[in-house]
Amino acid sequence: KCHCPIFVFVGPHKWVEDFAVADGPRQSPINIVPKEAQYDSSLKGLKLKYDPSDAKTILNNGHSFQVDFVDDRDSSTLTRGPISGTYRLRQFHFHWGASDDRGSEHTVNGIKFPCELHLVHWNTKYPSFKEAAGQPDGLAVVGVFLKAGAANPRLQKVLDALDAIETKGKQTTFDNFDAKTLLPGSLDYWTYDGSLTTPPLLESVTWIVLREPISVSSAQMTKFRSLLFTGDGEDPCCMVDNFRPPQPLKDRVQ
Ligand SMILES: NS(=O)(=O)c1ccc(C(=O)NCc2ccc(F)cc2F)cc1
Repeated sequence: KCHCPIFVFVGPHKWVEDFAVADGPRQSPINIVPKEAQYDSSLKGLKLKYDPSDAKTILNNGHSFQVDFVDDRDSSTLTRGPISGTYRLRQFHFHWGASDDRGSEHTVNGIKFPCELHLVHWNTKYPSFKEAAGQPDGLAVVGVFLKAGAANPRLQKVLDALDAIETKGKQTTFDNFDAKTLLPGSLDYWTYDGSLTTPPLLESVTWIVLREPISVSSAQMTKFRSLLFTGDGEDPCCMVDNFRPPQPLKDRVQ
């Protein structure tokens, strides 16, 4: 169905030529080594308060798909944990592989998961997401690993919407969705200072990666892989392997 030549997708190796920040001091993702992570008892638990009525649309943006939220008030927020102040939920999206052996951006002891969910929040001390995206404490992204196993009913509403956004630029309404239902039972997390994992790779993200994965079945992963990078009328190219590999830790600790 999709047979796109691999060079079509200008991969991460090319980005360093276009974005000098691509080899900056706080790039994401990274490989997480739990034994080397420092336990910080002063860190508080995460507080996530999401209002299902803030969900607005679901969009194929040509490198992933995202569910966008109304972010003009403090109704869907992330507070506590490693951050100070209030961060508003803007969107969530996923990264996945062409097969179940890869797909996640962060890895744990070098292990890749088939998929990774990112819930993107911005610091309300700045007037807008775009403004916050340029600040070192501007964004906070909660990462959740998806592990191959039983089908996850919580994903079904998202997956059922994908038929309507198969090609790049397509979007459709997506309302009344509680993003909290995508979180695992435990909110234990690793945290580190990092960046956006796609251009413009801005170094403005406090990463909060949950230790407990949620499940996804191979059949559900096949649904993710039915999306296209390409737009209507273009030679179809399956949206797969849209993950950046781990980047050098440089002088960061977790
Ligand atoms: N995978 S990830 O969670 O790290 C990630 C999250 C958000 C974005 C994003 O919003 N990009 C578009 C964008 C839009 C406006 C802006 F100012 C900056 C900007 F990167 C990119 C990557």
